[in-house]
Amino acid sequence: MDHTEEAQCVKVLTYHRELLVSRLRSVQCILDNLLAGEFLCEEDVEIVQRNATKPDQVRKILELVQCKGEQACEYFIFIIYKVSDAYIDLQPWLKEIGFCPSSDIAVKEVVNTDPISRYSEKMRREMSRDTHFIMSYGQQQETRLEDLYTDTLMELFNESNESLGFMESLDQLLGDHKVFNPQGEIVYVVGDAGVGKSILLQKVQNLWSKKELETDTIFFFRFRCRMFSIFKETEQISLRDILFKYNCHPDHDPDDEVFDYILRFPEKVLFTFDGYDEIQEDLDLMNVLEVVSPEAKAHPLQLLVSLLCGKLLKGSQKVLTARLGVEIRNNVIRKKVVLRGFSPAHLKTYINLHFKEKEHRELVSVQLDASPHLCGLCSTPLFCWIVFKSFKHLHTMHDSFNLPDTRITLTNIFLLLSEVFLSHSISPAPPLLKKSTRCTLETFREGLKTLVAFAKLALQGMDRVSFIYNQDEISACGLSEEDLPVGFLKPVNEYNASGSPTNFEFLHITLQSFLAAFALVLDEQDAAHSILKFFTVCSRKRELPCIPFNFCISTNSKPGEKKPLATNEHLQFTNLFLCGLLSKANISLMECLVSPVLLKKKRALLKSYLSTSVKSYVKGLPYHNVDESRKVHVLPNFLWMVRCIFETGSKEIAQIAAKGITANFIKLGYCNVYSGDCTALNFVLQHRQKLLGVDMDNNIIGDYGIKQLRPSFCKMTVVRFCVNQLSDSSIEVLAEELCKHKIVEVLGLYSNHITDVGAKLVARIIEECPKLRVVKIGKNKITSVGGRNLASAIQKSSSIFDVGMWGNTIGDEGAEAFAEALRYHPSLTNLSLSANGITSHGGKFLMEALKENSVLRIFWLVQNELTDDVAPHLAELVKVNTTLTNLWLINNQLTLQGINHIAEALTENTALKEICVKGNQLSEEEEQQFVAERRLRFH
Ligand SMILES: Nc1ncnc2c1ncn2[C@@H]1O[C@H](COP(=O)(O)OP(=O)(O)OP(=O)(O)O)[C@@H](O)[C@H]1O
Repeated sequence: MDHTEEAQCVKVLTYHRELLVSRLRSVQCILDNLLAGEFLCEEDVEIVQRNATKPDQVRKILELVQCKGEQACEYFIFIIYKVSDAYIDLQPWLKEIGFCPSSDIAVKEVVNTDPISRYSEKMRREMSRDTHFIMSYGQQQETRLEDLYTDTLMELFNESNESLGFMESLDQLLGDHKVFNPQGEIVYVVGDAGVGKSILLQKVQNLWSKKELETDTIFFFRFRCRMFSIFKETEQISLRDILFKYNCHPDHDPDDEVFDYILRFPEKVLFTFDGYDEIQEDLDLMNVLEVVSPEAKAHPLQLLVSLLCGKLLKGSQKVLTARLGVEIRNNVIRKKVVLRGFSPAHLKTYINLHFKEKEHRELVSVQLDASPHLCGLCSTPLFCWIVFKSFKHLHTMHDSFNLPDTRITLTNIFLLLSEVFLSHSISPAPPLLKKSTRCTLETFREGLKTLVAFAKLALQGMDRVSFIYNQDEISACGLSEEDLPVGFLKPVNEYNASGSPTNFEFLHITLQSFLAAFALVLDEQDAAHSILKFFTVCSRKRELPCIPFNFCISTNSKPGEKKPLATNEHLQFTNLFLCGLLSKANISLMECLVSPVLLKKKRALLKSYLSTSVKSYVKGLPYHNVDESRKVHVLPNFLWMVRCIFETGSKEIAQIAAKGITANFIKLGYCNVYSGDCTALNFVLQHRQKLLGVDMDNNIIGDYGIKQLRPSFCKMTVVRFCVNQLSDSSIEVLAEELCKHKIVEVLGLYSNHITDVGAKLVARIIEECPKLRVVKIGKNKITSVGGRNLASAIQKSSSIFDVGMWGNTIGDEGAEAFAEALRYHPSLTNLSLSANGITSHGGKFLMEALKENSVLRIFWLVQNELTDDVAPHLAELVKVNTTLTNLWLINNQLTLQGINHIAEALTENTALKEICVKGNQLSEEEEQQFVAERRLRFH
């Protein structure tokens, strides 16, 4: 806009009057600023406000500013320019007129009094306040999020649950990075208990509150999913109430502009819904499935469903979290993120944040380094937090950083946490005795009354499937105000008029599971066998429905009856802790808390139940006889069983399980086995006499897990750990063990983090294990150096027949080494060197060497850089070779000329079944020339 022309802005306003009258909404902000800038007086404002409709008010304003002259008109446009959020509709218009404020106007202040901006600011303020600390009860224990938040492994998946790699930072959470379904609106974040889903949302909220999150959303509504289940079945509520009553209320918005804005620009709204697994399925009673009108009233759960499905506020962004195993339909998911906890590097960062003094950091690191099992447990941030809290407690009380000298189980970890909390509740030791020797038994004995009360409360919640407690429920269990700061409970984000919290929940649901198990052990009223009640619930097989998108499925529940949650993990945890508390290792502690006779009875009951159920469970597993071996693919429930066995510490039960598995091959793929579980698996596998093939592909066992499995490698004939986050240090353990026992036949290490160092160790395994037939080491970080080592080992092996090297970077040098290995190889029948950066130079060596080879049948050279230069050599090979049946040359750079060579040669070869040359440099017409040679495949 050219400001040299007189009265330019006045004219613009006249010319665009109609557009301004129809699009300008936030009149108050314009008036406030015109008044403050003294372009209008109070009386002018009153005149404007006397007009009943918005368009009339705008007309009046335009009239007034045009009367006041050019500067007033320019300032009017400047307000629209500065408060872009509020005048979003007019931003294209500003561009159209090419508005650029003059220097006189640009220095003038514009205050944003628009309700939309004010609401957004209010949300940011409240969110900043609520997310500043990681919540726990006592003020003194609150930790600033900033001081403790550590990144975790965030893995992205597509609709077929194939990994798309890891997210580099939280900035990639909302954007287009690795979106597998652009039509979906939900970023679905899943992970195990305590892996940090809620904290991740808290971090996202905190970043948004500081405008540091990569998003242009201006409203952010956060919900706990469990909140949607607490309404009565008959309750009806509007979308407006859900947003404004249960989240954040817009002040000074007489014309309802905020809601109006939300409806018009849903893409400016971000939602987080935490804990989808915590929804109770009381939904079948509703017959209206979705709400499509934003004005209609409906049950909150219906509103939630409608929001998630995009029926309401279509285009809004949503992050939904749930425990692993809760599936929702892919068509509503935009991207899927699985949280994997702390990597070893994250763990180091977390240690540094937790322990400020170098000396302490070192002491803790020593403890952790000495116990891969503990490190495995600590990869789950919740468990790590407890362990570190216990370290701190031990240090304050006893000047020591040593955890008890026993086998560390999850139960021990929660016992430690309880000890820390109970030590807050009991009278402090005299100052001189600060670094006292007050023992665990004493702490529990003195804190028993408090413990019993919290445990009772926890169990009640499990029974009622309700996790939020009001003051009455808390007092009914015998807890008073003074007991609350002990630490087991934290306030739910709701405060009454006096500013004190009204409702509470357990610090974490896993802690509640632990205390519920404690209640089962401590209870002297109910029949002893009631300790088994959650085992019964969990053993009842229940197919997980795809809630909430299956709302219409009717179930058999009676009206008003609470149903279980989407997962029963909290009950599985209670069972696990029960096994731990009743284990032999904890007898002396438990005997102080419950009558020895009753304890004995309960222990006997549990043991007998476990023995019987383990026996029938392993017998009932789905066995298949394939290729002379008996295979079994176990389900996640198997893992829970193994975890429980480990908690009991009972060798007898472990033996029953180990013996009961009649298969000689066990598949534990996609079971979410994490490193901590490997100790439990090892505990069972150790008791197995016979050899066993173990396939644990696609889990998250990591290096700590491999270390835990060390004693079991002497039994393993198949060792498959593909896609498991293993680095070279795992391969070190494998090389040591496998070379010692020499029984391994299959080694699967595809898609890990193995470098040339690890490749050298794998080479050693190939050389030293005479039964090794299959090695899969694709998609690692192996270069020509590692490639040469592997090739040289393969050359020496006479047992190996299948090698997968896909997706490394061995290049031509590696190819040359493999050529030598292949030349006279006696056994290798299947080799993949796909995606390894091999050019025709390396290709030539391979083709020449293969002329001497009489065993290789299938050869993969997909996605390399082979050009026509290799074609004559390839043609020669095809002419003389009589064993090769399949040659894969997909996605290389061969042209018509090169393929012609191969086609001609094929006429002289009868052994080759097919050469796949799809994705080379031929046009469709050129491909047509080869229809006669049907073995040359382009599709
Ligand atoms: N990224 C992190 N950095 C630091 N501490 C963390 C992190 N994630 C989790 N924690 C610790 O672990 C505790 C539990 O985490 P959180 O409640 O987020 O787990 P969750 O995955 O939501 O569990 P659940 O599924 O049981 O609700 C937190 O209170 C915090 O102490």
